[in-house]
Amino acid sequence: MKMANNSVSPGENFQQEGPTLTFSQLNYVIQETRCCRKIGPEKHILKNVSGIMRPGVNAIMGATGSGKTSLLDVIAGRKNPAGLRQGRVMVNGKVVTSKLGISSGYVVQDDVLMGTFSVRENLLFSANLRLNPSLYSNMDKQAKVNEIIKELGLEDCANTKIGTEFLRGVSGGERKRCSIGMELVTSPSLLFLDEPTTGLDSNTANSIISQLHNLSRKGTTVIFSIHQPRYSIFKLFDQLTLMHKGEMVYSGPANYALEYFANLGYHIDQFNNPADFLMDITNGQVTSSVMEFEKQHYADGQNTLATRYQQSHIYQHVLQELDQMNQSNFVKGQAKSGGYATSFFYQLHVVCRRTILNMLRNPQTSYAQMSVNIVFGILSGLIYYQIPLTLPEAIQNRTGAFFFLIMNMVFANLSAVEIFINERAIFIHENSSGYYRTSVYFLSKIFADLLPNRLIPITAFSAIAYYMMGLNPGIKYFACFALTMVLTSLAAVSVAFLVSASVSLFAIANLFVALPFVFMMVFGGFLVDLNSMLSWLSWIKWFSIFKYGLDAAFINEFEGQNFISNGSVIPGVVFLERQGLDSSAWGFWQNQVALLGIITVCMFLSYVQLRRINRWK
Ligand SMILES: Nc1ncnc2c1ncn2[C@@H]1O[C@H](COP(=O)(O)OP(=O)(O)OP(=O)(O)O)[C@@H](O)[C@H]1O
Repeated sequence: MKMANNSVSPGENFQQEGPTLTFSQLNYVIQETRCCRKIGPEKHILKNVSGIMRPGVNAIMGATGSGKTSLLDVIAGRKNPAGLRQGRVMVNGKVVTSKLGISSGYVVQDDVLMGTFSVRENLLFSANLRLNPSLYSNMDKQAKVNEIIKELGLEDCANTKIGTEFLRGVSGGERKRCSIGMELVTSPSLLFLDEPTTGLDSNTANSIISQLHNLSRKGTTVIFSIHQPRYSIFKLFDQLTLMHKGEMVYSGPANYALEYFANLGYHIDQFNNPADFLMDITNGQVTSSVMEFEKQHYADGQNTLATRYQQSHIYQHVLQELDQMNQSNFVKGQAKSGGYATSFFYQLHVVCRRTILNMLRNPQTSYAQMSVNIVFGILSGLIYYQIPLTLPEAIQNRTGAFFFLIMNMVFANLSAVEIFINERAIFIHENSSGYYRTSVYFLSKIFADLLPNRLIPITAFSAIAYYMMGLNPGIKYFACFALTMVLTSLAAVSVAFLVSASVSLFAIANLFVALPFVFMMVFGGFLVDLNSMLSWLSWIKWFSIFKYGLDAAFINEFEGQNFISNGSVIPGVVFLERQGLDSSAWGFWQNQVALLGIITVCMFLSYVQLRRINRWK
């Protein structure tokens, strides 16, 4: 048998060769888990897989569910290492840890880009966060981005927005090229791509793979999984790995694959596409007399193609090479692993800037927030317009008004529950690719999204409602009232944040956030007299945002104000005493401290939950 030539197509010259990635005896299992407990048997999705990804274009092909994405993810360090029962991945003879993901490039299948940003802005975002500022000046970063734009043929759409659900942006192929560019910013010597042509028409797919081919000639080893490519794409592959049911059925030069299978009795029709033909072989849609004969000798269910490959010269040659590398070339230590290229404050600056720009360019939510607060402020003001000081309506109307206001502050923040759910994919990708720390993302949401989106509308709401209702005059009282509204609102937001960081499904998150709000309302001390009813549950009031908000609003309003009943004057503190409320300064401020406590605890837990989000594929 003619031995395979392991180099790339003849005549193809590399300006620079990329690294060689080797992997030996990879065994990867998954097991279904329910409520943190493993249930059911382990499923082997990679079975004793060994191979070499050489400089050039390395394609991993196979039917759906064959394990091609799993193989790509394991060698790229993106799959949960807990499932790796055995095996080792090395780059140029150095053992690789799961952190390889940070020092190489990984392009995910579903492009995760900021839709309100142009192609150039997205690339610059990546450059700003992933290039060390002490090594690259702003000019250098701009030059790098321009170079990538030119290299990927993105000149015509460089200043076009990527696009959102409301904004038509660049085409699918341009999005994919931009996603590739985001990774090229760091000049990775290894580039992994998960099905880069899925969802693209054949011409666009062709141009993407051609560009990857060009990159591979300039020192980047390109490795990707791919579904049935057309012939012009197949021709660009240097190395081909064919997977079937978690095992390799071929791994070697792409231009030798047809000859290898011809030796097994599979002959391609004259006008058939080799990629289609190879997939038909693995799917069992093409038969070979040699293999039919062999099948009868193997145990039932045994993957005959995989067994045959393991016995082949080409595989023995790979094993020999792996052995040699392990013995002679093995360098103790690890391939370059991650860390962040930029400091915490620099990241915070860049990410906050993007969050603010994104908010300004996609202002629907901010406008809605502002309008709802103004309308509610006017509505509350009209319903409780200039509440008199005469009893009993003075107390009845104030009590109703405060309950209405606090309820609005709490329930108007249900929308905050979507904050980490909407951006979960982009956060996971950017965080695991080393763009920024989790704390940076979290703080950017607080400083650049939450505070402006809540503080300004709530202050407007408070001013409108307060003066229309004719509440306790004096700027100090208004300031304390506005502070109470802001803290009540932020406490509700922090509960929503906690749910948002813990649950990935919007429908479930909505339920989980509405439930505690309803409980807090019932046990806030306004709807139920907790001394006579449900006394065994009365401890819940200590966790109620309603209780603290209402108590603070009452104290602020009744303290220092006199009311009139049948011609006599009754100080507001009398009413406060009857309600069991402490009218002293501490009586008021203890509620603010409690609200701040709820905010701090929920925000801290949200951050912990964000850190705990599963980043593995
Ligand atoms: N995290 C996981 N949890 C459960 N099953 C998994 C997981 N990862 C992979 N699998 C299973 O392993 C098998 C191989 O999956 P993989 O995604 O690698 O296949 P694939 O060849 O890339 O298929 P496709 O082309 O459809 O993406 C499938 O049966 C898949 O359901």
